[in-house]
Amino acid sequence: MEKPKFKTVQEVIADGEGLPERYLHTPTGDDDDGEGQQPLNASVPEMDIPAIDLTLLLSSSQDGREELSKLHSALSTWGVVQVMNHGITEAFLDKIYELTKQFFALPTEEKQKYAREIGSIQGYGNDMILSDDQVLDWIDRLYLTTYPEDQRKLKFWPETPTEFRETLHEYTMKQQLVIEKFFKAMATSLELEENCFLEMYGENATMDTRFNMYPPCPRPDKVLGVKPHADGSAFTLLLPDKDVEGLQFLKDGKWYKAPIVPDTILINVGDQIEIMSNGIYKSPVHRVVTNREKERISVATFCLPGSDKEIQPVDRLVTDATPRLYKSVKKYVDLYFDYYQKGRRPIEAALI
Ligand SMILES: O=C(O)CCC(=O)C(=O)O
Ligand SMILES: [Fe+2]
Repeated sequence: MEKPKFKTVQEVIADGEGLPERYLHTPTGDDDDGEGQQPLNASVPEMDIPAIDLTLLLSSSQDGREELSKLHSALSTWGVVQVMNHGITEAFLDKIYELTKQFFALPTEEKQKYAREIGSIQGYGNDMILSDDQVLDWIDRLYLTTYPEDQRKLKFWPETPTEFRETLHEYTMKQQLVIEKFFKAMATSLELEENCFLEMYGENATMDTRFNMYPPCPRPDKVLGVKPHADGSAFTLLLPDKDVEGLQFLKDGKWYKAPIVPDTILINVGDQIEIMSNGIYKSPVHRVVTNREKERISVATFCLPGSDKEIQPVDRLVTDATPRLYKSVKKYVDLYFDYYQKGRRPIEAALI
């Protein structure tokens, strides 16, 4: 298959020809988020989200009930929590960061072996270019479907660093346990039967992991690592960089930065849980700002319901007082990217 003609951000930098206009956001453009002339890297307050203990969430003790109510409160306001006691050791998480760094530090020719093909999202590359007037994101990535195993395209899975493949396999299995528990906890926190979301998520659910690398950027005031978006997943497990900030969430029209909390996994609600919960749990708009001096690494895993599944608000959450907000959707991610690059929220297409 044909490989796309693109330059990754790392290649743009290596060429030494300055910053292409296509990365610049102009305050008057469509991408303006209402903050007027503020530079994109203006300092913003830190968000106030709880660290939730995953093992406590599933216990029926008084502490467990308190933890569930913390979860409910965070997901219905911010749509984001930090999860601790998730069962994955710090040493293992460190290994993932280290392997990600090592992969992006490889020579271009080595990384290009895993370059994505036209029309395909999997593989190594830059921001997808879907239109001529799209402002480009300052990000290089490696995108891989990791689950179910028969959907893996191993030709995109790096053979160097040597431990990459086995570690990603292991990480996938470890994340699955977290995902199942988190689905159950979310359902319980809404007083639903614990398997209620898992059943809609389906047996054919997939997991996609995206390794993100944001090189240092000469114009953090005008360039974004990732444009404002909400995730198209059910929810997303994120390992944000351990040292370099950059991730920000929008709440009531204002940006807040995500705190860096060692040893936790950040979980944010995606559009499909917003739909299933009939809007109670919010799929937050977020973005990534760039940094002049430092590169930033993050690893995001998107939990995607099976493409055979109809996603819709759970019956018990539709009442006279809380009428149904969303239609049923199927293969939600198919419409996602087009909307994203036009700066629109795909979930609007699901509103009744
Ligand atoms: O890099 C990050 O911290 C977040 C990336 C993100 O929002 C995404 O991959 O959807
Ligand atoms: Fe995201």
